[in-house]
Amino acid sequence: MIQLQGITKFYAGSAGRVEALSGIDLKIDPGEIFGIIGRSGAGKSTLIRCINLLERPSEGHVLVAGRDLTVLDAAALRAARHEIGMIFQHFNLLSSRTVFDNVALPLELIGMTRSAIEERVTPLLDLVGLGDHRGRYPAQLSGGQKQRVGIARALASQPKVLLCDEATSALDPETTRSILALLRDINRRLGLTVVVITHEMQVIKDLCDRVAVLDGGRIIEQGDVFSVFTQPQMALTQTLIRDVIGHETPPGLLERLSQPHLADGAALRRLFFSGQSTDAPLISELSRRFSVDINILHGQIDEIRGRPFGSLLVLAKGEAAQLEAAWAWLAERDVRVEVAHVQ
Ligand SMILES: Nc1ncnc2c1ncn2[C@@H]1O[C@H](COP(=O)(O)OP(=O)(O)OP(=O)(O)O)[C@@H](O)[C@H]1O
Repeated sequence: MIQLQGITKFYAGSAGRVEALSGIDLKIDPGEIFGIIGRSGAGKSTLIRCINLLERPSEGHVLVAGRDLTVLDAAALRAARHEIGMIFQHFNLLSSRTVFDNVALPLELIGMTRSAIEERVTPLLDLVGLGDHRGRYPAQLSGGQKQRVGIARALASQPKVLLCDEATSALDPETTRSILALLRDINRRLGLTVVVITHEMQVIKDLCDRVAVLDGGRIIEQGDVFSVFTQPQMALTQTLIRDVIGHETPPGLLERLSQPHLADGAALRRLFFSGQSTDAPLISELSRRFSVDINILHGQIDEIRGRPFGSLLVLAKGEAAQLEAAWAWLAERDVRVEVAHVQ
């Protein structure tokens, strides 16, 4: 549905030229929810704005539904943009217009009749749960309700693609969850391709099918969300994931572990479970089989779209050969074993 080919973007900065994006190649399939994550300044906003040419790439091509947007003239580009809806962090609603009239605006601009607009907008307001709020003004709405108006407005021109620019960053966690659930629902019902940029791995985990990690204007890692969460390759990805799934060792525990007597003669390991391995009583079996004592210090089991995964930090005591055999036995059962270090 979307193909980015060799996208590079330069800005003229006060200290010279800034290369915000460097040779981005990306393919996003029809109907999927694709997340792009990165730290501040990674180039996320620039990248998503290049998809509908709100920013024109300095080099490269943007294909949406098979059409190269970079070669279109102004009128053809305006028409092509009707196939690409967008929602924003700060909603971008017109304060002088009601909920209904905000959603109707893009349709008024293309000259649709009032009755056709009424027919299009009413079910959209129902879809986003604002059927009863059509006459209200933005100032009378909560943040979550404003974003629902933004979503309905983005869907008004019946796009094939929905771009979400930090759409939940201004919302509290509960409202974020409800907006993410709405986006998933819309994706399923309408078969819409959704592209999300965010700095929050939680949003990727709760919403996306696939993810790309952007750093310094380049994609450093991409894959389906479950694989990236369970087998992150790059240090930045590992850091971003740690923030979400609690692999970070609590400070109090770190301090206790740094006292020599506790970890003395014991092996500190982090065990990563995914899929089948989370349902099996592996730790108790390992303890019996290899005469190893396992002290579980910290851990968490979570799930992505119903598929469980997680990690445990354990302190294991036993004979060296038995311990080695125990780690190998776990690895055969799809448990990744890493030596854990206490700083
Ligand atoms: N209009 C501009 N003029 C000059 N430099 C810009 C402009 N817009 C962005 N940049 C620079 O390009 C780089 C990427 O910026 P961008 O806003 O795309 O990153 P981001 O990942 O979205 O960051 P954030 O999460 O903080 O919004 C940064 O170094 C930024 O300073």
